[in-house]
Amino acid sequence: MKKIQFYKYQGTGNDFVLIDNRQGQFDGSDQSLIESLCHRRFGIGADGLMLLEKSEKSSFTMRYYNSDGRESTMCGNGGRCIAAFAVDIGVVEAGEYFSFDAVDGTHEAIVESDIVSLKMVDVEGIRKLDEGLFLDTGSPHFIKFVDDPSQIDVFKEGTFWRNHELFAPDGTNVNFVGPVKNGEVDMRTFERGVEDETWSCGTGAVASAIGSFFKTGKGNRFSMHIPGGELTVTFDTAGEEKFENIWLKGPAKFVFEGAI
Ligand SMILES: N[C@@H](CCC[C@H](N)C(=O)O)C(=O)O
Repeated sequence: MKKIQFYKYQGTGNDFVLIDNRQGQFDGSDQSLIESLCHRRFGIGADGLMLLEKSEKSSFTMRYYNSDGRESTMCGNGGRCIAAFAVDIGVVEAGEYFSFDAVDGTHEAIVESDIVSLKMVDVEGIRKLDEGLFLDTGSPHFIKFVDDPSQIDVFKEGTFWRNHELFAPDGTNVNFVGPVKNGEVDMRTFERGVEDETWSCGTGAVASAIGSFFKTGKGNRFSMHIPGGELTVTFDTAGEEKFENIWLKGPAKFVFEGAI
């Protein structure tokens, strides 16, 4: 059987298998193959897998799969990692803005050493719920404000909200978000499709930063403290519940490569 050349990257501890699929040799519909590549005991181990493919109008296309093997909605950290990968394999240049296509639209990005900034889609339509906020930042996110995220049983409570009828039929990612202190926020995320806590979630960090603004009525730059490090989210407000020019910034790094 022909081997698959892969590259492993991580963005603040959200880790991914990357495959250069510009020749179309990898079958993205093979759910059990993707699940086994992401498996932490039997495979390479990752929260998700991405294919870098050709695009007609941008530098490349990003296709994202969760570790359950299913193609899903936007992954912010994945977008930052695939941008770093695109530089490393010579598809785009470091230090210059470029664009790529993803499931939620076209994204701008820039790679400066191992720091990657990614422009996210505009956000509007925040659902106010008794227990928190629900918004879509490219992927669906429920924000539950808590006093101290470090005290939360993220697996247990995350599983409960991820499968709650409020978010049926697609389910949601779940973020436990602490109070804002000088623009800094602690957060932890349970991810749909990984079905566990991950060390970081980019679309979740964006949702939590916007949620923090929504709750406090101030700030447009937030340092999000997550188990895997720190992400910075900046945005402009455009009307009461509309957010534009949203940027997600933080480290994204190559880990290892191989063939399997
Ligand atoms: N880790 C991601 C989010 C990936 C998508 C999510 N699991 C879903 O299926 O909704 C991020 O960094 O945004």
